[in-house]
Amino acid sequence: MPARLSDAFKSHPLNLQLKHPDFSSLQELPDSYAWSQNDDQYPSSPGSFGAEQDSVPVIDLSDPNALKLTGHACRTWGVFQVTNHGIPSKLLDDIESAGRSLFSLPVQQKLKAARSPDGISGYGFARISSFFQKLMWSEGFTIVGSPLDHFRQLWPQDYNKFCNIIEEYEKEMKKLAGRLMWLMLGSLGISKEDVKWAGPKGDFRDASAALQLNSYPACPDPDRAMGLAAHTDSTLLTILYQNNTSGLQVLREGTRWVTVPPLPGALVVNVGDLIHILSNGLYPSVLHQAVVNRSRHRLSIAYLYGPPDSVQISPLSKLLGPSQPPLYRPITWNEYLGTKAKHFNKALSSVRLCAPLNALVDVSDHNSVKVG
Ligand SMILES: C=C1C[C@]23C[C@@]1(O)CC[C@H]2[C@@]12CCC[C@@](C)(C(=O)O1)[C@H]2[C@@H]3C(=O)O
Ligand SMILES: O=C(O)CCC(=O)C(=O)O
Ligand SMILES: [Fe+2]
Repeated sequence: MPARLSDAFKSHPLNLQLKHPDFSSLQELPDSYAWSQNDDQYPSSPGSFGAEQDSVPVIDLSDPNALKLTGHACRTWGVFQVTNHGIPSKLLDDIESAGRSLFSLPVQQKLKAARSPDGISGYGFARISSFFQKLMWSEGFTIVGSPLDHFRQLWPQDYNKFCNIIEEYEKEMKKLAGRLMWLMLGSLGISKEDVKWAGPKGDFRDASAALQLNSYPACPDPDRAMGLAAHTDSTLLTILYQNNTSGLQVLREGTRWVTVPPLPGALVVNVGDLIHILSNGLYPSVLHQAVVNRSRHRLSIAYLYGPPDSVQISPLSKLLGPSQPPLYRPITWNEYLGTKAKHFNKALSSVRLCAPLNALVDVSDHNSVKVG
């Protein structure tokens, strides 16, 4: 039996003995939340140089050129937004209000659904908090498998309504994620025969996923706070819905942060570390962070999509040749999450087999140079 996603942190417990704050009661930024340059190794604010033409690609999924555009966005940005994706706007409204309802519960109520130190699901600080001296101005709720037990604790009367929303959202996201996988892989010349674990219908039936609800309350001193520190996602791809408040930034060319503006009805797609491995580095995973805001509460919902539990991800053989050796060793999603829990932003380099042949490749590979 392969280890299940829900067991990913059994051997990497997170023992954060931290008090969960009531953000709305804080009129000033406590020192434990005040970040300085030294707490984070990346550039501090969005750069304006070249900003006019430098915006994250937006791809209309009904465009006949969607395949080519997706490939280009994955090679050059590692992130893009999609429109005409087929997710009903009512469902996006429903998931947003479910998130709002969850995070506006009293702290004591939310703590009834706290994530256990070695667990994956539940309420708590971002897992990556343990790598930083300072706390992040955010709270999160992770769902892997059924949220029923936790939701019963949170909403003893209404849990069914919220479970149904999550179930519907996950069903629709799974379909969209499968479509996006074929756009990404198709533009590399990969077809259904090349990816056996996509299943007999090529619909990635056995894929695993986690749903992460993120809340970033309005912050009294946003310039010194950090919503979610810079990281890459340990996924194949992530589909992110953000409410109408900006905050997501991606690192561009290793030098400056570019904001991903919320576009009504659009969804953000991030290239994750496992597509980075699968594509043998052709599609680099994108380093991103979330900043906070003085007056507005920001919410985001991330659908973190990965392979079936038993599948070892390794560079696709069609992309390899005498001058393209495999750059990463095979690894399951579960194992990779364990590696991330240990090495954080050096996880990708820790599964790397050999240094790139061409030094120029190295320069653009942020995970081996800037991060790892
Ligand atoms: C499957 C997962 C990826 C994730 C850790 C998790 O177990 C569920 C939450 C995910 C998340 C969301 C916020 C940022 C992040 C780095 C974190 O701390 O938890 C990601 C993790 C990841 O992609 O590595
Ligand atoms: O809130 C955001 O915009 C980013 C969230 C994120 O990066 C994540 O959940 O992995
Ligand atoms: Fe992320």
